[in-house]
Amino acid sequence: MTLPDDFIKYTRQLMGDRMWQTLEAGLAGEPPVSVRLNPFKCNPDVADIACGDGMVPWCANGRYLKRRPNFTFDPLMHAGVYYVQDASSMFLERVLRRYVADKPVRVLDLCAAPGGKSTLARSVLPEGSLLFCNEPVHGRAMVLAENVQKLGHEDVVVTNSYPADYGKSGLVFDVVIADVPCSGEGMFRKDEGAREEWSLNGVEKCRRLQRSIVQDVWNCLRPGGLLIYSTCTFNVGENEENVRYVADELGADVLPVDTDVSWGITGSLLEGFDAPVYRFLPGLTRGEGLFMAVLRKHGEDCGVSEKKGGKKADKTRAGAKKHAVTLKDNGWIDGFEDYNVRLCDGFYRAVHRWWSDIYDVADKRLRVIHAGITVGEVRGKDVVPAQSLLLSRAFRKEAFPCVELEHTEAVAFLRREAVPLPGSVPRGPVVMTYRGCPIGFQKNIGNRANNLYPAEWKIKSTYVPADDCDIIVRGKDDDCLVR
Ligand SMILES: C[S@@+](CC[C@H](N)C(=O)[O-])C[C@H]1O[C@@H](n2cnc3c(N)ncnc32)[C@H](O)[C@@H]1O
Repeated sequence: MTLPDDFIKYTRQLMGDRMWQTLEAGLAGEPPVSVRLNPFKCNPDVADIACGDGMVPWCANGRYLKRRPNFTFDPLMHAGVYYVQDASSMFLERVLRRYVADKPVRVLDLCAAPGGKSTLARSVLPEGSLLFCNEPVHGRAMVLAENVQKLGHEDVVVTNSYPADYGKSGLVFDVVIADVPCSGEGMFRKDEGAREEWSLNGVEKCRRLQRSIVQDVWNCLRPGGLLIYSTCTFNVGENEENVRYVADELGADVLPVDTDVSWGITGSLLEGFDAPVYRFLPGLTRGEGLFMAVLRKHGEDCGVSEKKGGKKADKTRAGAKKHAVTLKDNGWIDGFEDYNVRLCDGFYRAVHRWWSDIYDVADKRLRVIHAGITVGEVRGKDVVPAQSLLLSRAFRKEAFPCVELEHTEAVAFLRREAVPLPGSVPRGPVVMTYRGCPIGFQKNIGNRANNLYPAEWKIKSTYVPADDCDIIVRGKDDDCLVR
């Protein structure tokens, strides 16, 4: 691997010869492979991981794998049973468990695509919390929305806005996660593009952009609230210098997180700045390069914590009246009486009553691309059930006929091929399951079935896998999948 000369020069000087040599050897090695189990869809305590290679020590649901399987052909990944994520990034769980464990909070993940930290955050936030995930680049925001829907938690909003839009929105958060765009030195091992694009000039541009991103949302963070700042780069300009800037200029304290020396996490590399910051270096830590720091904004703690009582249901607002009977009596969602329904671009969204006011504000001032559960699409008098509904943990699959697929059929289904249904299946929407887990709908129209899997999510590869040898999560004695 060829590293940029200026990078070598700068980083060797910053770290000293010994640490640099360890990093250099780490960057030349194989990247570790890891996944994070989704507790809303499987029971991590009884999950048996094929080719597993131990737990990620700082994340309860993180598991290392011995090799990189072909994840694409595992239907359970598409169903959201696990998420493929670098182990270092899972350190966010450690931070959230330390500082956000006991009461519900409102959280903004500002630079969120493709959704690794958002989905992790949602799976450890106390119930009754509300998570906003944002991504300004539209194509990436759509991938974020896909991954959030696969996670299956209903108290999430996905937006495609800029930090400055949030700054003007009037919305306030207890926690802001800023996993800012960076020069990507921590990705050099995996990503040739990151090595080719890197320059000292680029580092400086990133440093400035990162400051402006934090400045733009600073008034969205309540006094006493937490900023979790992270990058996947090594230089101090984008890391310690920015943390010091936020602490000194915007007003915040840098907070510690418990770690274990065996994890190989290191601290500040900026002379004269010894606040607790967390550096993950390939070669020292089992994961990719990462920097993380936690800051508490100065000022009195005047929490905006959820979950408040919520208004009386107003399901029939915004056009939902027309389909009120279908939406109410079909039994598609558990606890439907706790939701309000909003019509948006021909789709019904169900949002929990306790945050439907916040949703309405967000919908006016930001570009909301997903919220709560997308129940279905309006087609004339009918509401066609949506993939988001099927992926939600609140989905009642008993409301539909279900057909269990074998591995080869499930892969064909995820390629958006029509999979023949048994003759006994009634007409209308039918849930396709794989190992009992819903993966998508087909519409039975009698002589054939129409595949309703979202076109943009389909498996594009035409390779046909021999069997299911790359299935990652299996049950142990009992099946571990949550039904
Ligand atoms: C490091 S990635 C985020 C990774 C994500 N947090 C995860 O864990 O999956 C940074 C993201 O910031 C987005 N971004 C780029 N410019 C931005 C800006 N001005 N404000 C906010 N986000 C931006 C990028 O498109 C990218 O998706």
